[in-house]
Amino acid sequence: MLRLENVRKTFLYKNAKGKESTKVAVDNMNLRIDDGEIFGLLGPNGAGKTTIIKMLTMLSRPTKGNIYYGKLNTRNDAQAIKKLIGVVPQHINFDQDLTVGENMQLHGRLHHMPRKDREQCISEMLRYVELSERVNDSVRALSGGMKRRLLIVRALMHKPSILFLDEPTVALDPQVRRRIWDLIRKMHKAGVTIVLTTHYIEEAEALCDRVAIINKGKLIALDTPKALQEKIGSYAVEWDKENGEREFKIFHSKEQAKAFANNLSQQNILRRRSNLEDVFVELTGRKVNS
Ligand SMILES: Nc1ncnc2c1ncn2[C@@H]1O[C@H](COP(=O)(O)OP(=O)(O)OP(=O)(O)O)[C@@H](O)[C@H]1O
Repeated sequence: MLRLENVRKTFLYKNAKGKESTKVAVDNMNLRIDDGEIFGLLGPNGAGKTTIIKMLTMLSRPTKGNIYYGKLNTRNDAQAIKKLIGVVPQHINFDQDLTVGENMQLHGRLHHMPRKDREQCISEMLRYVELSERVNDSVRALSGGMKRRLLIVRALMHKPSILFLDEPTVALDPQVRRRIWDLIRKMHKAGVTIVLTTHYIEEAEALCDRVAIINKGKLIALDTPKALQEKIGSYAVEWDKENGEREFKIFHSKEQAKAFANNLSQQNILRRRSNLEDVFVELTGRKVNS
C-alpha cells in the first residue's frame, strides 16, 4: 500500500517583475493507493500531477509531509523503494544513438541485473510488445507508439510491483492509444499495481479502478469513475448557448432531467447519462483539456 500524508510541494521562482515568489504545486495531499489497483491522477495542465509522480518516485522531495510504501518512507528508504517501483516518464528518454537492445541493456545494468537475467528479460520483454525484430535497430527508427511500448517494458525489466506512468498516451493517435491501454491492462492482470496520470477523461474511464481529481495542487475528489458520476447525478441535459458553446445541467432523477429538457427553448437539446467529464466540469468549473 502506498500512502501520502499531508504532502506539500512548493517551488521558489522569480515572477515577471523579477521578484521571488512561492508556487504551491501540491497542497496538503492525503491519498492511499491499494495494491492491485489501476489508480489514476486526473487533472488539467499544471494541476500538479507530474509533481506528485516525481515525489512518489523520489525524483523530488516533498517540502512537507511523508510518503510511505507500506512501512518504508521515501525520506529514509530510497534504495529499498527503488526495487519496488518502475517509472515510465512523460518524455521519451532513450539514448537515441543506441539500439533498442542496447537501451534495454543499459537499464538492466543500472539496476544491477546479472548478464544472464538481462539477456533473458530483454528477449521476453521485446516479445511481449512485439518488438523482437527491432532489437538491433536504432531507437530513432521506431514509431512514436513503438517507443512508448518500449519505454513501458523497459520500466518493467527489474520486475517492480508498482508501475508509474506519467501521461502514457500523450500525443498518440487513438488506435495506438488503445494498444497502450491493452498493454497496461495486461501488466495489471499480471499483478502489477498501476499509478498513472492523465488529462484524457476517456483514458481514466477506460482504465482506472479509482480516480483522484486534482486541481490547482489540491485533491478535490476521489472514487471510482462510476461513483463520482453517480454522486453528481446520473442524468444530464445539454443544449446550445447563444454563443454556440454547449451548456449542461446534471440531475439525480430521469424525470427531473426530462421535465427540465421539456421546458427549454434552446436549440439542440440532448438528454444523456452523465460522465466523468461532467464531474470534472461540475467540480472545477473547467474543462479538463482547457
Ligand atoms: N521546477 C518548478 N519550478 C517552478 N514551478 C514549477 C516547477 N515544476 C512545476 N511547477 C509548477 O507547479 C505546478 C504543477 O506542475 P505539474 O507539472 O506538476 O502539473 P501537471 O498536472 O503535471 O501538468 P501537465 O499535465 O502539464 O504535465 C504548475 O503550476 C507548474 O508551473
